[in-house]
Amino acid sequence: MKKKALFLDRDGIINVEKNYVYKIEDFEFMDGIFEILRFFQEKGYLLIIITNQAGIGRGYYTEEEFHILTAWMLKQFELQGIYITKVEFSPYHPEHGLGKYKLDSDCRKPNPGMILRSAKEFDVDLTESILIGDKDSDIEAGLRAGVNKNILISNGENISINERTANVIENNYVNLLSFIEKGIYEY
Ligand SMILES: O=P(O)(O)OC[C@@H](O)[C@H]1O[C@H](OP(=O)(O)O)[C@@H](O)[C@@H](O)[C@@H]1O
Ligand SMILES: [Mg+2]
Ligand SMILES: [Zn+2]
Repeated sequence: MKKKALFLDRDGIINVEKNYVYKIEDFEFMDGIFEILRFFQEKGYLLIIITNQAGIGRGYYTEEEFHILTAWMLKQFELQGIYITKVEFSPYHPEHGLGKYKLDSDCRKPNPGMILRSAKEFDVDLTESILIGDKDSDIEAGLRAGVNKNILISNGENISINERTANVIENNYVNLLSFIEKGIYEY
C-alpha cells in the first residue's frame, strides 16, 4: 500500500533561516517543529526533508560539512522520538555554482526532482501527501510534483501562486498546530 509523506523544507522550516547554515552551533530548531513532526508521524506520515543546499555549490561549505550537520540534526530528532525517512538535498546552482555544481538541476527547488525521487524510492502517494515550505519556490516544487496540500509558513506576506496554492500561515507553528487540531486540515 502506498504511503503518505510530509515533505519538509529545512532552512526556515526545520531550523531558523540564517543564510547558508552549515555549522551545528548556528543550527537553531524552529519553535514547535518537534510537535508538528510528532503529530504527523503519529498520523502515519513518512517525514522527508527536501533542501536546496546551494551553499555547497557556491563553495561556502562542503558536502562533508553538510553531512556532519545532517547527522547531528537527525540525532536530535531521534532524541525527540522523531524518525526522518530521508534527507534529500540539491547542492547545485544554475548561475553561482562552481565547477560541477554549476548546473540547472531538476532537483533544485522549484523543480520537483527531490520530491519525485524520494516518492519513488519510498512508494509515496503524492496525492495523499503534504509539503511545508518557507518560500514560494518550495510550494512551486510541491505543486509541480503533484503534492496534494502545500503549506507556506510565511512571515505574513500574502504569497499566492494559484488556486491550489499554499495556505499562508502566520510564521508561528502553534497556529499551524492549532489549525490542524481544529481539523481545518482534517488530516
Ligand atoms: O532548506 P532550504 O530552505 O531549501 O535551504 C535554503 C538554503 O540553502 C539557502 O537558500 C537560498 O540560497 P540559494 O539562492 O539557493 O543560493 C537562500 O535563501 C539562502 O538564504 C538559504 O540559506
Ligand atoms: Mg527554506
Ligand atoms: Zn526552501
